[in-house]
Amino acid sequence: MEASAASPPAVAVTAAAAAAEDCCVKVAVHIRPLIGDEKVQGCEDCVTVVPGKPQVQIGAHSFTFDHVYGSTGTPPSAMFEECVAPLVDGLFQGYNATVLAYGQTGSGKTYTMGTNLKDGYQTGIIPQVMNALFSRIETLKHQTEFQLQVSFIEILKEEVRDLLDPTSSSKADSPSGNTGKVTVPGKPPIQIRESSNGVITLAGSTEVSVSTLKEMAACLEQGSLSRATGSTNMNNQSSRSHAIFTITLEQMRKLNPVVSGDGNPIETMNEDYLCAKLHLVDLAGSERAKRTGSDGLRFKEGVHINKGLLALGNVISALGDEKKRKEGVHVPYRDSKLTRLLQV
Ligand SMILES: Nc1ncnc2c1ncn2[C@@H]1O[C@H](COP(=O)(O)OP(=O)(O)OP(=O)(O)O)[C@@H](O)[C@H]1O
Repeated sequence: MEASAASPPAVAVTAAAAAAEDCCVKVAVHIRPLIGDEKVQGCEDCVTVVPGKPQVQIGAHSFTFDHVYGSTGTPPSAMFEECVAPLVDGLFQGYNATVLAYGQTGSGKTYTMGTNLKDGYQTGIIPQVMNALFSRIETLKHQTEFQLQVSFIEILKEEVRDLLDPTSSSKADSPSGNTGKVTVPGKPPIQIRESSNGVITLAGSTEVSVSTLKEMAACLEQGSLSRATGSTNMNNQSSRSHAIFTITLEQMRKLNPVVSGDGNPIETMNEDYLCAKLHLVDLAGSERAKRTGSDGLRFKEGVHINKGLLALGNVISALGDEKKRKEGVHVPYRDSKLTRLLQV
């Protein structure tokens, strides 16, 4: 959703899960408070939360969501438990899921996802996912063997970049006017491949095996620092790319262990293997060139960003319409790198 320039913009967190829920796409809005510059400029809140309803009002228009957080809505601290924790549970049952932060530039997507190490870091969604994941693993580790892999990539102007590539370096300012990752010359570009069983893989991107919370947090930190940012009129540290932090959880569950007289397992009769992915996506801001004051390179970036977001919108519409899904309607995953990658 979009709000007017002088308003506290909103972030929609969309979760798409294959879990057997009533609906496979849910949308929550996170309203942020006015920040420094906006207060100085005398901006005023123009988003009102309708009491007792997951509904917001902007002027004469009303918008209804699955949840509304922030402002006079539900406290943002409830967002993780209500929207994301069930997806982490689903991961342990082998369900893939995606959490997307969508909104206009400066609306608080990076803050909400926790990919900004400066502020939202502890309360952001990704750090909370990591905490929940490892505390669950801790309770299950006696009966299940776990393997965790992390990848962190960004899509900038339809090009996939590896944010965890140990051979590339972060540079303060690139010729494109972005801060971000500088890839080693001659390195083949990352390619999206689909295996014969429909699994999407990224050829050439780094997958880091992690076994502790600290190791996973280090990946998030390293990738966040490498992300391409640039300044726009609406956010002086605007993320110019879609960033996708992917956690792959593999589990080998030991079933029916044969137990000896003293209670120790002596033989495993059967093993149950599960593998699932959770994509946590901080999308580039949807924007209008006029408002962001973008021209030249920034404008071209904006065109790519908006094209990717349009393709994503079309995929979500196709998936969110239960009737169409049952009729087997075509889901246009191939229209952009972003949707292709999130196909799972
Ligand atoms: N809930 C919040 N509470 C307080 N400050 C916030 C909140 N959400 C965002 N902010 C602040 O608002 C500013 C813009 O937020 P952020 O960079 O997360 O926006 P964004 O939507 O990711 O923007 P872009 O698309 O341009 O990257 C930052 O200074 C951030 O600290």
